Amino acid sequence: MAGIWTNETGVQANKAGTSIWTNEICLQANMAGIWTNETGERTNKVGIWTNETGVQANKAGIWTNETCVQTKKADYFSIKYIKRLSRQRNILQQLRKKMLFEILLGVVTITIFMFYVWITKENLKNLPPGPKGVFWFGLKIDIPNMHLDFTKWWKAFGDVFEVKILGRRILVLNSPKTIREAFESKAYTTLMNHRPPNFIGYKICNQYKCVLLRKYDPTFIAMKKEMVNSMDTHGFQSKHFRSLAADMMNDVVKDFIDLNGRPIDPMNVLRPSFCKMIGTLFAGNCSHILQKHVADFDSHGDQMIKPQIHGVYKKFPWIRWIPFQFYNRLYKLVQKIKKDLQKALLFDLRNSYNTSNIKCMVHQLFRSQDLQRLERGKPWLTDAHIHGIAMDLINTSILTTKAVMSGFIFLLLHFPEMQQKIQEEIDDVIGKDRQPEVDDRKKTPYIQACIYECLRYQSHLPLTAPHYNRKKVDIFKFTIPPKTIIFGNLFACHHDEELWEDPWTFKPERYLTEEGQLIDKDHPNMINLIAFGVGERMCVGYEMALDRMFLYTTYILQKFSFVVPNGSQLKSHDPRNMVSESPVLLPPPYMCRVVKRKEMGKDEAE
Ligand code: HEM
Repeated sequence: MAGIWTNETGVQANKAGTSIWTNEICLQANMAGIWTNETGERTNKVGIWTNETGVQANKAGIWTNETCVQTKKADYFSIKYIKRLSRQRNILQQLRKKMLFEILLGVVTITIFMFYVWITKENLKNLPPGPKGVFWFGLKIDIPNMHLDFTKWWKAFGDVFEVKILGRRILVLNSPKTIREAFESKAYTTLMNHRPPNFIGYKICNQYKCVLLRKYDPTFIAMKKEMVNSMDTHGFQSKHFRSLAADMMNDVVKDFIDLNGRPIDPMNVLRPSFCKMIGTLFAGNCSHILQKHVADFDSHGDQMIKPQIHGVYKKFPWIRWIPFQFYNRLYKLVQKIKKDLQKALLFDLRNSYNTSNIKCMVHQLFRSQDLQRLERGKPWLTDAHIHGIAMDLINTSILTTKAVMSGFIFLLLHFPEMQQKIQEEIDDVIGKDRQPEVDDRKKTPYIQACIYECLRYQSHLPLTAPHYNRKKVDIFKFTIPPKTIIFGNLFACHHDEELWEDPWTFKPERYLTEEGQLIDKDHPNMINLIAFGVGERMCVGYEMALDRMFLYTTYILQKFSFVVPNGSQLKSHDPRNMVSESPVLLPPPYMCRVVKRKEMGKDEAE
């Protein structure tokens, strides 16, 4: 039957010699060399195959799908398959387009970045050495203790190094020589003494109407001059202020008598006194309400100024408006206390201002305003500037005095022999009954030496406030790109083995001559002690801080001794173990007893 074929259902397909035959339901097809079974699942013949579902067949010329719609060409496909393929092809095309877009975007970004690198390349050449972190981002460090990391890197990279922290370029100067060169020398005064833009200066101090946080410009210079003049005139140089200070010291003595030797944190007694003293400096006397506003501004302002909190306000200033969270509450609180202060210091004192009887800083500043009005019609020193000066002084004076006094008492507890020598000097120079005065400072070299050594050893402000260069600066054979934050690492300066003999030992004698006198101010130990900073940004309160430390120490130690409570143990006094309450370092928390000196022998016998 060559050439004639039928399937089982008798639907015939025949053709002689031509190639393909199928029945209607397509079950079979026969032809020489081409076969399917009844269910249309297979064909067998050399070179011609379909799979069970009939979707595929591979061999030149023969293709079938499940419904056995036949194709007869290598590139013929079943309809479903073609549809599926075309769907896939669409997806593929879309993917291809997307990929193309992404590649283009990548190329554009890289080009822009390369362009940026190219135009800033000038500034990035010749940078100081320093630790490298992740590209652009730099390193992440423990911000409150950054002085410890800086001191570690100083050993590895030298006196001048730079580091990127959270994307900010930071230059760290680690020796008195480099700090003096950058902050004090004429060549760099106008370049390296700015402050970086900051949230508190802008939002709290009425757009930088302050000294501490303002850039270095003519208004800064004029404001700082007004601040220093009015502080000098109405601080410890004024008889009025000295007699009020003596009253405050006597109040402290009374408080210690009332405590009757019970264990306390001495700051519970001293801090209110620090607040009262600064309120008195501003207003000539300090009402309870002013003392409260000063204390509130100090504690909440101190929170806001912590680099880790201030950093958040600076990066995300809008965070202050998101309700029911810390940054919103703190911002609102500080703004409220700022208004309270404004009322107490500016509005109320304006009413008592009398040009013929000026007895406080704020009245003196009002008078400067009047003089400027006479000279030029409109004073540059507005009430907002006076408000800013007051906020500066609260923030800078109380926190630092708290750190140095609590650090000093901590050392007195550790070194009872030093305490005893101080008491002997008080007895010799001042006596047991006369009230100490700031003029006694010059006559008590051992007490001075102890205070200086405390400032060096504990380095309560381990870093200067941040400085900033607005323009590119060439210094120390390096190029410092603009907008770099610059810190003086005072902690490193004060513990450098090349500058100090046994820097990790507390040794007041290093400031004394063999005859027991204070060394000259051009002695290397005095030159290398830079606890108050140097140059145009130097602390305005350093004389007042030293006077205050002297008065609190002598008033208290004339009558009392500090004793470690029975059963309690003091933590190590190693400066590397100080607790960071940034920006200051405090001793680890401790309690002490303040015992009357005449009862000391009795007390020890107990
Ligand atoms: C022992 C206590 C104190 C220490 C160790 C100390 C230290 C410092 C340091 C290191 C600076 C930064 C210098 C710089 O950025 O280069 C500074 C700035 C400042 N200090 Fe003090 N300070 C103390 C007490 C005081 C007191 C009692 C006052 C005010 C009554 C005060 C007012 C200021 C002000 C206003 C500035 C900013 C100066 C500026 O930006 O130009 N400080 N202080």
